[in-house]
Amino acid sequence: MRIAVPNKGRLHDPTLDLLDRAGLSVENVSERQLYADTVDPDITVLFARAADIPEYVADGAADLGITGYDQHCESGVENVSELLDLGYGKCRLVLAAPEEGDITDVYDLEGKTVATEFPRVARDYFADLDVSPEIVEVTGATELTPHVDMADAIIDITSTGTTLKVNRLEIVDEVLSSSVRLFARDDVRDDEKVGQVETALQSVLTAEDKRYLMLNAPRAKLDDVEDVLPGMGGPTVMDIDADEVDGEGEGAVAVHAVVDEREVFETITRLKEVGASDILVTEIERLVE
Ligand SMILES: Nc1ncnc2c1ncn2[C@@H]1O[C@H](COP(=O)(O)OP(=O)(O)OP(=O)(O)O)[C@@H](O)[C@H]1O
Ligand SMILES: O=P(O)(O)OC[C@H]1O[C@H](OP(=O)(O)OP(=O)(O)O)[C@H](O)[C@@H]1O
Ligand SMILES: [Mg+2]
Repeated sequence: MRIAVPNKGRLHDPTLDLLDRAGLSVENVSERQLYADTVDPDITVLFARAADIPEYVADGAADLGITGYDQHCESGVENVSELLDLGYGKCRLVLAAPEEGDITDVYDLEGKTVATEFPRVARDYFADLDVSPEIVEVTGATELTPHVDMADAIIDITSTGTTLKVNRLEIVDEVLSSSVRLFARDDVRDDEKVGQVETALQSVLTAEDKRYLMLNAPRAKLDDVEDVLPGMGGPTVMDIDADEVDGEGEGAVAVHAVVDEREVFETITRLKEVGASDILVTEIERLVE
């Protein structure tokens, strides 16, 4: 099975890092390489431009693809579906025009010119609104075009907004919001290997906002501790031989549980209140539910 991943650009490193964390490390990657093996002999990684990945998957050059939702929309492929939102590469495709210019809403663009690297998305967007500007396709530096009389407005990617600002452009409307997704061709959607890759990637995402919590408590306080830790399937409880934890001669327990990252602070406060000690919080690499 082949997974197409971005060969360069801002999505390359985080994608290889995610595969690594999912237990699918890509081996011996060097620049300009087209293929690489992974630790799984049945899975090969294919390096392609982010924009070409949907097409690679649709045509069967790869079975799975990892790229931006914006690129999926622009490709127009119909036999490829999204399996997972991988959460990084968050950005927006926006309609933007020169600050203090005449274009203040999308309807001002009737009969005008819009430059973009996303002509299909742009055409669909304007068609929905029944506005028909001329679309000029460029392959980069889109923000320059309004300043050299090539276009009245642009549709381009923004995340921090810095590039628009530097080029004295302001957002007129949002066209779509994007992040990196895992895509599969529909005819392999139900393959066992595809399911395994999906589970492995999902396990990293699930683990990202969870923490593993370990603590000791007097056995007499176990009920109170368990009330604080409803957790996933309840906490794991082990007898320990620790006199210093046991204040009441009933022995002590070690308790392990998975908690939401957002709840760690409050949970620790409450655990201390009910008599827990030696509380340890660690990150989780993967969590298969
Ligand atoms: N500023 C940004 N913030 C967040 N995500 C972004 C940003 N710019 C691009 N992306 C996401 O990354 C994808 C690829 O963009 P990137 O700039 O890495 O490659 P590219 O310019 O298309 O590739 P190439 O260098 O091969 O021309 C975009 O389609 C989008 O999903
Ligand atoms: O809102 P911002 O944080 O400023 O990001 C927006 C910029 O990021 C992307 O370019 P990128 O940096 O990928 O360069 P590229 O044109 O070489 O692809 C995009 O094409 C914008 O120009
Ligand atoms: Mg770019």
